Amino acid sequence: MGMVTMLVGMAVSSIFIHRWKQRNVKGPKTWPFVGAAIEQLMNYDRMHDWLAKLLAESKTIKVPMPFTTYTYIADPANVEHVLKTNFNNYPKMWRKQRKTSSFEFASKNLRDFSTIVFRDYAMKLSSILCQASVGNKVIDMQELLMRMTLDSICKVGFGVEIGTLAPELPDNHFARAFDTANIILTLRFIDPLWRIKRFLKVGSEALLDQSIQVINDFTYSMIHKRKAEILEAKTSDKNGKIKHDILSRFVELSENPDSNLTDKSLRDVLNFVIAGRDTTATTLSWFVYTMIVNPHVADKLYCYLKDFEEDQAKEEKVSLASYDPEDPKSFAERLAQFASLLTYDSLGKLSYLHAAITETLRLYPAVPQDPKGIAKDDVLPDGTKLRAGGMVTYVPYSMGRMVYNWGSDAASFNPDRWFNEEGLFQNASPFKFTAFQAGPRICLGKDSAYLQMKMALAILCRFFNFHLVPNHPVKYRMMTILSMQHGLKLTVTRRSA
Ligand code: HEM
Repeated sequence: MGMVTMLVGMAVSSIFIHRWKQRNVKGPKTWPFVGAAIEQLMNYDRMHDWLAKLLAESKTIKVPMPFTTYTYIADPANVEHVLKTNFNNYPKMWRKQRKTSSFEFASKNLRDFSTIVFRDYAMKLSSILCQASVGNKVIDMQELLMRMTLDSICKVGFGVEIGTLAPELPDNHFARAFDTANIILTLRFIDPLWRIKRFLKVGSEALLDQSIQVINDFTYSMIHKRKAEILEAKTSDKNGKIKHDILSRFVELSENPDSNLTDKSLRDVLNFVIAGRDTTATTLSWFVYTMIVNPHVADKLYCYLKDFEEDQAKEEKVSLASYDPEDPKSFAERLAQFASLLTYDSLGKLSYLHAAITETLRLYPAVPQDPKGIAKDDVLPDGTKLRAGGMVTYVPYSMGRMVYNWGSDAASFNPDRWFNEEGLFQNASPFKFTAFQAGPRICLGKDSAYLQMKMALAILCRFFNFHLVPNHPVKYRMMTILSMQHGLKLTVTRRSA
């Protein structure tokens, strides 16, 4: 009995001493053995806001967990150190470093082809919205945007129509596998048993394997199909129509033995391209949401789009047809006329729209936190020591909301903050505005993403008003991408001429 009492006494006092030592420590308070796991679990559903609150108090915080320590950083100087200055010390966690930059995402051919594809699918979406507006039907805008970006990326990436944005909105197992994989990868952060599950191939890790299999099967089948088509075009007399999709270009490159492009490396790059689908659709969803909660910005954007439309029509000597918003046919014709004015060059003139998208990404970055491994012990510019084997995470969601990064109005949605005194759009340092990462591994699809988002939003914000379904909860879901947990349930109305 005495022994037990003594052991309990020792345990209680060691917990007491542990907690006492923490009274001045920045970051979450921890417990012996489990670190901050309990607090992190309790805040799991609102993790990004929990981190933002901690990072507002201190620009760097340590979160000890049972088997490792996470260090979260929000100071641009530290972020620059990790993403650029000592880049090689911070490998990506769950995948090998790959060199994808050999591919020119910005080639003119691909850009022209993408512009047409993005316009076509934005118009398909508009026609679904137009239908919904007639019957005042409730739609899930996030789901429709996910379908639009999936269809577009399959066309641009593989040259195929998968048709998920068809009027009957068919189910797609490939898209579902992608969402499942994303959710499970995020769960690994709070699941200390994931390595064991992976080893035993059970539970969520078994499901992850299945989902990755579905994604890879789809990608490989596309690679083989395209290779066969190219071979057939070469062997038959008639030269096949040149395709401008990314896969065709890669297959062509892979024919050069020096390129070292195997089917597996083709698959890896294409998977990245598909990953760009979720980030783009998520950003578009938050954009529509910010327009609803900031109607003065939506109205200002509408006025810019009307001016743009008139200037552009004059320049191209097009006479704009008048339309009756109550008549869906004349409305659709007028919308198509507006869409035909949207080209790569003309979209470049829409700087307020560009700023509003950038502002959306500041507050709702599609990749809200991005962890890196630590290869060797290191010291950050602010003096924080990092231990090999731990993890360091830059946190775009927190960084975009910090007064020390953006000033006292950091929390307000204000596209005008992106213009300098001459009224020109001014980029922020990529180590402060980190939505696309920065340094050698900066997102390769940034320009393509802006092109698609501007194309879709110019049409949507010129022709529609969005109304949130009363009491619909808009909150993020905890996954690698900042998607909305309950979707974005809306009704739409058509804007007048
Ligand atoms: C709003 C849209 C997008 C956002 C916010 C975004 C953000 C990011 C981020 C944060 C990374 C770094 C991930 C990491 O390695 O830790 C990344 C990488 C990448 N993104 Fe994007 N992305 C977007 C759209 C796209 C699109 C549409 C494409 C393709 C067409 C794309 C292609 C890539 C590629 C290839 C990489 C890997 C670069 C490398 O590792 O060298 N992204 N993106």
